[in-house]
Amino acid sequence: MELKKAVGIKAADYIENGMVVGLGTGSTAYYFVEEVGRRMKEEGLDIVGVTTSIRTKEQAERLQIPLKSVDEVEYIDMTIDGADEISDDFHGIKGGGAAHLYEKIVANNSKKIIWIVDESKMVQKLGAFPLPIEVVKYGSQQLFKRFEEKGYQPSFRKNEDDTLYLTDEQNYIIDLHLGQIDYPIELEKELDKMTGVVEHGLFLNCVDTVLIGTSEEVIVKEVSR
Ligand SMILES: O=C(CO)[C@H](O)[C@H](O)COP(=O)(O)O
Repeated sequence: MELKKAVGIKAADYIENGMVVGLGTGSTAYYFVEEVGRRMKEEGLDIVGVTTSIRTKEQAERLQIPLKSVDEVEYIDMTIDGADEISDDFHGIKGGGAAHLYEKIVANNSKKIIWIVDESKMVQKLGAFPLPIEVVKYGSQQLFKRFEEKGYQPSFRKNEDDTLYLTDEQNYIIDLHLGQIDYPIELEKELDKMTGVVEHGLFLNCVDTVLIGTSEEVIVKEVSR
């Protein structure tokens, strides 16, 4: 079975009746959401979902998973989501699917966060994967120049027809080609301070459990903080 599928299905074992569950975005989370839908239909699993993108909302609606918005729940019991890179010390880059703003909002309102990845996502240090930055349109060219000056090798994310990619919130994405991020906490602070940056894809010190799909098995890593 494909690694992403195996890990997505395994992640559904963590879901219990009555939970409010954050439903992630991406090709790995897709399999998890499909499995949740199947268990609800065939095995009587009973949960409420909070989605992290329009894409996942449409998938969950198709599967008839009851949904609430993040503003309608007291808290989210558990969020299960993919990641683009996870470092040795369990920091992550997310946003390859441009959904990191909603993903971070949902994650920040979750009691427990599980990331589901195939083994190719595990790296020593973050940064080979371009770091996605969601930016408001107004002033985005200026921000782009600031990133260039800092040597961050920015590129606007584009659609296949060369138009600028728009997020679910109708913002642009600038990807930073950093190569290696030696000081993620310092970079997070710097990006948090930049006006016009809506959200960046650094997810630091937030994951509780990582499920890693390998060709032999799904490895479970519990993260202690
Ligand atoms: O952050 C994300 C979307 O914004 C995804 O979780 C991340 O891109 C991983 O995706 P995939 O499972 O398709 O590799």
